[in-house]
Amino acid sequence: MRPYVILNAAMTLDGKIATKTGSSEISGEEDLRRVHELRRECDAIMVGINTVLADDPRLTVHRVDAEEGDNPVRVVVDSRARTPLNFRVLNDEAPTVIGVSESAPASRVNELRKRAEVVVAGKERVNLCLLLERLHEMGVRRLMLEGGSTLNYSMLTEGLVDEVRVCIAPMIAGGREARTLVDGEGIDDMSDAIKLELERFYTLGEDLIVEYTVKR
Ligand SMILES: NC(=O)C1=CN([C@@H]2O[C@H](COP(=O)(O)OP(=O)(O)OC[C@H]3O[C@@H](n4cnc5c(N)ncnc54)[C@H](O)[C@@H]3O)[C@@H](O)[C@H]2O)C=CC1
Ligand SMILES: Nc1nc(O)c(N)c(N[C@@H]2O[C@H](COP(=O)(O)O)[C@@H](O)[C@H]2O)n1
Repeated sequence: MRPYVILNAAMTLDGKIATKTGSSEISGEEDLRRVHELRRECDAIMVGINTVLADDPRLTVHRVDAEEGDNPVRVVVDSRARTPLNFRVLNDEAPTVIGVSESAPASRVNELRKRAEVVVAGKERVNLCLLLERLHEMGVRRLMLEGGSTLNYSMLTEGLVDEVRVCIAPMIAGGREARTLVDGEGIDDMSDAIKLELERFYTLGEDLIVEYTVKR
């Protein structure tokens, strides 16, 4: 068993979720409120380690009203336990789970265990299926995947995403080195693309929000 997974991101019209230098202020104010309402509805928010290193994110509900206990569990996919101890994702605003692989140095894992629950899953990269099963055992039923590009690719290609919700901002960033919504190895033949079903679309301010379910 695994949680229901909603991939949420904001991207420019040309599909970038961050510029080549890591700049990623994309959503308008209204969309940010939508994102935080979605966070409030979820039991966990999951990101990859590069997102943590790039953004030092809080991953809490702070742009809309929130009650005590509204903050979801924060999950970092961090195979080699590189999450810096002074980063906000390890503060006391919400519980945190760090998924590491067996390749993580024991000393780093022991340090992280002082601030977070550490789940060891996989030999080199984190075994995402195992991590999600463990999160389900912990009571996580709805999980928001917030990226980044590489983790989005792995989760989608392993069939672990149920919905994709994207804020498309009226901006173009360009850049062959910029991060896109989904990076990773990629497919060869378009017939192998992950198929989506459009469920709804609407505008929020200048942003266009599109919401899909992943076809099985
Ligand atoms: N605009 C938006 O909505 C968002 C933008 N971002 C941006 O995305 C960028 C980070 O994206 P990425 O560099 O792609 O890194 P990422 O955040 O997707 O982390 C990927 C890393 O996680 C680790 N990992 C361990 N096991 C893994 C597995 N099984 N599958 C995949 N990764 C695994 C690896 O070290 C891998 O390089 C940042 O610039 C951030 O600002 C991130 C989230 C949302
Ligand atoms: N939905 C969305 N729109 C943007 O424009 C963004 N830059 C992001 N980034 C994601 O949100 C994280 C920061 O969250 P906190 O405000 O620190 O809680 C960032 O790390 C990305 O995951 N998302």
